[in-house]
Amino acid sequence: MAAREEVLALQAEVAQREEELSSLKQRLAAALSTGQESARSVPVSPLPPRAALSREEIRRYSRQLVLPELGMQGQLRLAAAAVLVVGCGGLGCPLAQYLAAAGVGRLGLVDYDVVEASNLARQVLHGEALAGQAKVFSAAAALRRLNSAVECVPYAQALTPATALDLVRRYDVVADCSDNAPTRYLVSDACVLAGRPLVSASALRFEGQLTVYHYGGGPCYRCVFPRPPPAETVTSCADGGVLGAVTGVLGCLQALEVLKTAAGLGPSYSGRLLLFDALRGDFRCIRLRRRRPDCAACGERPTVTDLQDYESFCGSSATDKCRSLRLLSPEERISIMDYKRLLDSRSPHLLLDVRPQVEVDICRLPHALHIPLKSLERRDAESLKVLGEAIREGKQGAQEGASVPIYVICKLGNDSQKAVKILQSWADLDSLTVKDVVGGLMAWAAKIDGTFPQY
Ligand SMILES: Nc1ncnc2c1ncn2[C@@H]1O[C@H](COP(=O)(O)OP(=O)(O)OP(=O)(O)O)[C@@H](O)[C@H]1O
Ligand SMILES: [Zn+2]
Repeated sequence: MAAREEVLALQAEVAQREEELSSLKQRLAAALSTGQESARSVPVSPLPPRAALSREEIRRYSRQLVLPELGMQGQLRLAAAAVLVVGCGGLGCPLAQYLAAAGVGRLGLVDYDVVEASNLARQVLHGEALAGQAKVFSAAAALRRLNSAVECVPYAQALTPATALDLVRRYDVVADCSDNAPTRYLVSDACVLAGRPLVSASALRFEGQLTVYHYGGGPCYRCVFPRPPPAETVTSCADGGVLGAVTGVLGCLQALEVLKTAAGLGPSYSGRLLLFDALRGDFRCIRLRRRRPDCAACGERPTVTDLQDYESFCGSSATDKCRSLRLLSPEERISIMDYKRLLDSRSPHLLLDVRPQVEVDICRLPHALHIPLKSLERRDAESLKVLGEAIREGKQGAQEGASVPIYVICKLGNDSQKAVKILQSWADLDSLTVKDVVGGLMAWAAKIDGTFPQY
């Protein structure tokens, strides 16, 4: 009998090699797929109804089978159900994990993105070794490890108006786990056109929301939000931050709604919006407006009879990770390379960092003056004084008392554009050159200084 230590060491090695093998298989699958796999190339066949469970299935699902509300009939419905998960990020990972564990027959996974280090704190199906891999392959491999009987269909592509309807029609229930307005309208319209219920959630910072659209005569996304919000008012997780456990809570609640819908129990949140505040530990529920008779998608005389150009409709991109705003003309902006050249040539200027203090605590350029965008927005007196002094000092350093230009920087180049707009609107600064640094400090980290932290 080998020593216990030897057994443990061998078990650890087996686990590690299995992990490596699985990673290799995913890289192979990713290479074969070319990332452009067409939705049309995937088999369409619906899952056949299930008449009975096997002995193994009865044992595996025994704890939920004995729930009278679910029972054998509910479990058979789950086994014959196909669910489309749009987005394998913070919400999609926990959602898909619980659907696979509960025995949903087929899971379609759509995502165009690859795993990055900054995903790992909340996108719990992906592991360290999988950075750079397509999220759908990483997720599918993890789900197959969890439950090999569940059929996982990965689509390593963006859901677009060209592919959405065809894809949505192949599934019984759709879960929106995406993170942008164009995709939310696209998924909702496709669900209305295909007649599918949509379980939708979102999470940001310490807060989350959840509802079920287009179920049993309830409203669709457009009934509640007929018009998209202005692009500059939308905050992403990359900008605003999010705690992984918050997306975990919302993803699990989404899984519950999908499971109840697919098993025939019916969802709880059709026509109701659940609001979760993790900092206060509060769950609240508000009633949503009823279906609008004049809704462009699900109303009496719908104008959305085909999927449209949702990026133009929302004025923002569905796939651009940085969600770059275009508030300024090219003349009002400077590239990171040009800024570096200017810095190297010691050209007098003022670099204004407008990120919140919490981000400055993570990293900063030592020569930058820090005034958060929020202080500029409310014309905070102390900040104005500091800025005025910096401008005066710069003037003294510049030739013949000329004003030095101000370059405004933030993390990604969105807040800096808003700050330039504010500074331009101040009459006492209108003789100054004020530009934003395109791409912000993340462009600095990517193109100028590889040791600068990316966050
Ligand atoms: N139109 C779309 N088609 C396919 N996948 C999409 C689409 N829009 C968004 N997604 C995916 O939805 C997921 C949203 O999850 P989440 O916001 O947690 O991830 P993320 O965008 O990687 O995070 P971060 O904003 O921190 O970089 C992402 O993986 C994103 O690629
Ligand atoms: Zn509607």
